[in-house]
This record gives sequence, C-alpha cells and structure tokens, in this order.
Amino acid sequence: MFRCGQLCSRVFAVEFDLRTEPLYFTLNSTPQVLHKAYQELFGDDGKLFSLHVHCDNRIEKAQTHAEIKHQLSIALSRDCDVFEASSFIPDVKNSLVKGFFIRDKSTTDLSEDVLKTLQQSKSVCVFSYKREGQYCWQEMLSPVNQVEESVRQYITPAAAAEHHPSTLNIRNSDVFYNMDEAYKVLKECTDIIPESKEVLKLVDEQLETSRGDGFPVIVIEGLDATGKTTLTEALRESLNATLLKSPPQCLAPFRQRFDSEPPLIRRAFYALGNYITAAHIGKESLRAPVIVDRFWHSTAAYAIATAVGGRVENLPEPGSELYKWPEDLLKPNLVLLLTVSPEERLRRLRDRGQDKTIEEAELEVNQLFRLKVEEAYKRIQNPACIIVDASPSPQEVLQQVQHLIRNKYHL
Ligand SMILES: Nc1ncnc2c1ncn2[C@@H]1O[C@H](COP(=O)(O)OP(=O)(O)O)[C@@H](O)[C@H]1O
Ligand SMILES: Nc1ccn([C@@H]2O[C@H](COP(=O)(O)OP(=O)(O)O)[C@@H](O)[C@H]2O)c(=O)n1
Repeated sequence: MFRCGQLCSRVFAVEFDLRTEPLYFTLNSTPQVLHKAYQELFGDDGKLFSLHVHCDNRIEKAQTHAEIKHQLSIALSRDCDVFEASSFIPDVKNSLVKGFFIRDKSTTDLSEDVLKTLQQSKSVCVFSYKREGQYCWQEMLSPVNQVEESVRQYITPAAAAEHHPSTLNIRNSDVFYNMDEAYKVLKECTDIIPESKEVLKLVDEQLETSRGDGFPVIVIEGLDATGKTTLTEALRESLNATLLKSPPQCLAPFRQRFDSEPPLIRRAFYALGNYITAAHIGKESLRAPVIVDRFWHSTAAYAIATAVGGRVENLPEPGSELYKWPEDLLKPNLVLLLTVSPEERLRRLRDRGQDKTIEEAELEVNQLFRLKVEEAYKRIQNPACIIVDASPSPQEVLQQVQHLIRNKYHL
C-alpha cells in the first residue's frame, strides 16, 4: 500500500497505446533529462494529471476505482484522454495500485475541478505534471494538508517490467484458487450488497456432496456464440446425459447484480458458482454422464483477459501458476474448447440477434480482448482443454465430439 509522498520505490506504468508497451517511469528528487518518447508524452500538449486509489479496505478500493472510472467517463470534456495507469513494485505480487492518467487538451479548468472534487475522498490521490525544458516533474494537485508544501518529484524513465504490472494482483482479486478466498470476498460485501448473503447461503447448502467414481464429466467451453448451447443440447440427447451449467440456475436471479460490480466482487461470484455446479456434478455423475456448459476455464480466462491490459503478450506466461486449476474444485474428465473464426462468430451473433452482456459486446469491438480470452483458455492446465473446430455444421461438430468422447470412454 502506498501513501501520497511515499512513491519513490514504485514504478509507474501508463497505457498510452494498448497495442504497445506501457510507458514506465519512476520518480526522483533530482532532475532527469527525458528522451524523446517521454518528452512527447509529457509534452506541452495539454495539462496532465494522474489519479490513484489507495485504500486498505479492498471492497471500498474496488468500488471507488469503478466509481471514479465512471465519473471520469461522464464528467470530463471530449478534449480529455483517459488512460489506464498503475503504480507497482516490479515482480512483487499484490503491489499494484490502479489508477488513471488524464491528458486534457482543452483550454478550460474543468478537468482540474473534477479531479479536485474526486481528491476530496481520502482514498484518492491526484498529481499534476509540469514541463520545464527537458525535465518533467510531478507534484500533488493540491496538498491535502495545506501546511505541507507539495514536493516536486522528477520523472525518470524506467525499464520495462518483466511481468506486465496487471498480472501482479490476479490471484485472489480476479481469479480464486480455492473456495474460501472467493467466499471471504462475498462475506466482506454483505453490508453493501445484501444479495451476497443469499448467494453464500446457497453455497453453504450445496457443499455437502463429494464425487466418487461415477460417469464421465465433460465440459464444453468457448466464447459466446461458438455453439456451446447447440452442442450441449445435442450431447444430452445422444448420450442420455445430464446437462448442467455454471453459473447454476439457482444463481440466475443474482447474476445481473454481480455483473454490475467491480471485478473483485463479480469474479468471486462466478467462482462460487463453479463450486455450486461442482456439487451438482458430484450428485448427477453417479447416475449418468454429465455435460457442463462453461466451468472454471471460462471463469479464469475471462477474468485474466479483463485484468490484463493491452496485448496478448501481456498475459501471464504459459506455465504460470495463474493458470492452475483450483486444488479444491472438482476436475472434469474432458474439457473441449469450441473455436470458430472471428467472422463466423460475428455472423452467428448477428443471426441470433439477442442482447449481449457488456463484456460480450466489448468482445465484438475488441479484437485484443477476444484473442486474450482464447489464449488464456488454451494456457489453463490440468485439465487442459482439447480444441474443437466448431465451424462445420452442428451435425458435423456433434459427430466430431462424439468421436472424441467415444475414443476416451467408449460411450
Ligand atoms: N455448427 C454451427 N454452424 C452454424 N451455426 C451454428 C452452429 N452451432 C450453433 N450455431 C448457431 O450459432 C448461434 C450461437 O450458437 P449457441 O449454441 O447459442 O452458442 P453459445 O451457447 O456458445 O453462445 C445460434 O444461432 C446457433 O443456432
Ligand atoms: N463459469 C463461468 C461462466 C460465465 N462467466 C462469465 O460470464 C460471461 C459469459 O457468460 P454468458 O452466459 O454470456 O455466456 P453464453 O452462455 O452466452 O455463452 C463471461 O463474460 C464470464 O465473465 C464466468 O466467469 N464463469
């Protein structure tokens, strides 16, 4: 956790262009000559500010960050660019503090006024940036304590981090590797989100069963509109199987509520959904084969792809512990990942013409995000997924999958 004024050991990353590396810098009390890339970005072209949220309560921190993102999107003028920015200690887990970098090219003081208002919250810290020849320094926008004089900290270029900063906080903030950690998050929310209590009650009620040696459990994964519903229905018929999904039906009334919450809370909700579905799988697989429409691969892949800004290269490297299956979650026997080309997927989405979740709508416009979700799916291990080309006709996809299942189980 950092406090305003204790920034020197930290590296700052500003995502000026999501297709390239962030711009990294540290702060130093002596002036540093900046080379061209930094001079351009910290140049005379507008007023520059950064804003960070620091707060010991993680629920409050997540909600403040989301609220500020919303405020910046509605309150600033069109002449303002807002970039994701973070501060972190290289390769130190959980050291990431998220924030924003604001470039205001307008001639008004609107952005400064908006930021001063936001700064009134004790968990928000705002800095402004000034140029002086080849140097650039940062100082607090207006010191919280007026008696204390604002200290100039000079921008000092820093080397690229080995691990993209956004990967540092994934564990237990975006992806949960055991049930207790996800459970704790919802428990901390019960005062502000009353529905959390009901979700936790459902979790408590469901967790009695464990799985013996039953029938095979086959999970079907893939981006929206890759044909999961079509295939899972067909498999249910042809294998005389039970069809389950994650999140389970009993969480449907709460889904919209948790989808509107920041990642920490939303991801904990989906994580718990997997444990409820696992309990159902445990019971049902004693009677018949079980087909599952989305499970932990979806929870982890979407969470990682959302948490990690920018390019596919920024994802945690293959083999990272972040792709490891939770130790206490039922393991399916087979996980199949349906893939289609982006063009075919868009065609199917359009034909279906139904409402999409905001995240899915984002996929459509955000090629980078789609690539990251697919790549994260493929990097998850033990169980890893088997890739199925889902572009042929529904009948052919079914046959292909039946063949894979028959080879493994003689069903
Ligand atoms: N193999 C296929 N070939 C062509 N269209 C398909 C195929 N599988 C599914 N579709 C169509 O694509 C759309 C999305 O399929 P759906 O099964 O609902 O995907 P998901 O459950 O993955 O979102 C539906 O309109 C469906 O009829
Ligand atoms: N097991 C699951 C299932 C969905 N999800 C989330 O739910 C979203 C997709 O769910 P969806 O119901 O729209 O997908 P489709 O059933 O439309 O394919 C993803 O954006 C994930 O963030 C999850 O995290 N874990």
